[in-house]
Amino acid sequence: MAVEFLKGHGTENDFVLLPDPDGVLDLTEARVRALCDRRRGLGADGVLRVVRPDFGPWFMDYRNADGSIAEMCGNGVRVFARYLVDAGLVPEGGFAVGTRAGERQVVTHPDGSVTVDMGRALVTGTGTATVGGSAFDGVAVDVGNPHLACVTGVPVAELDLEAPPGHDPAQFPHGVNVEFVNVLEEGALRMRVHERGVGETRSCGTGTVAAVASWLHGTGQRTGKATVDVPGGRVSVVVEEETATLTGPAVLLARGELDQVWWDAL
Ligand SMILES: N[C@@H](CCC[C@H](N)C(=O)O)C(=O)O
Repeated sequence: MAVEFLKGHGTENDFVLLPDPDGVLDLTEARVRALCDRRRGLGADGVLRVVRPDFGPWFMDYRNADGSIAEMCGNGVRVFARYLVDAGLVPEGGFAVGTRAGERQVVTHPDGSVTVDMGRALVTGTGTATVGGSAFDGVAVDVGNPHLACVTGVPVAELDLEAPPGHDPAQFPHGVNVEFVNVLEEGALRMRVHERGVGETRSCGTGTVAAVASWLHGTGQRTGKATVDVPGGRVSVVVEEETATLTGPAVLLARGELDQVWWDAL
């Protein structure tokens, strides 16, 4: 059976979508790595498998480019929602998407943007990230997946994020996404990120929520909102006591069929 794919991105955090309503695709780590490879595959930061469970909403089976599984993807869930609407699987407006971090309510907007209720951004402590021998104080934030968000006076553009930033593996036994954040002005942040299982990406939705939560924590505030500029664009985040919302673009740009011989050989 032909394997259909789509390509999409949210603020240039890019994904291969694999519609698999009946959950029959054998999506191995090797296949995810090959799909995401930017030379021998389609190229992407991750894969979103689109599954319809027997009960509950459409489920986003998210995989990182290295084949690992993650709980949640804030940019991915917007692109996933855009796909469901464009494919006529749900009506435009508000609906739930299942993720490994739990159900997430999304609202698709006529201008193509999507708002996601990301759940609570839970500050779990503080930590330190290292880049090139320099230490950066950070705030550990659970957004369904783990983050260490470091607000710093060092311009983020100057950081070399080619190698994974160092972190305390005892604090993050399953790895961590690390954000570096500049405060441009009240309510306006700039961020770069090194994602667990991927490397530096042009954006990370859960990371932007962690960045705003970290900034608020550092200023003694529990709630607030900010725009977050990332290399791939801009998103808006609102942090409330019990939940946080993320709004940003979601783009689908291509669709096709995988070559069966290539797929079968993986
Ligand atoms: N890019 C995503 C986060 C994807 C998962 C992350 N790499 C992890 O392993 O937790 C986002 O937009 O949130």
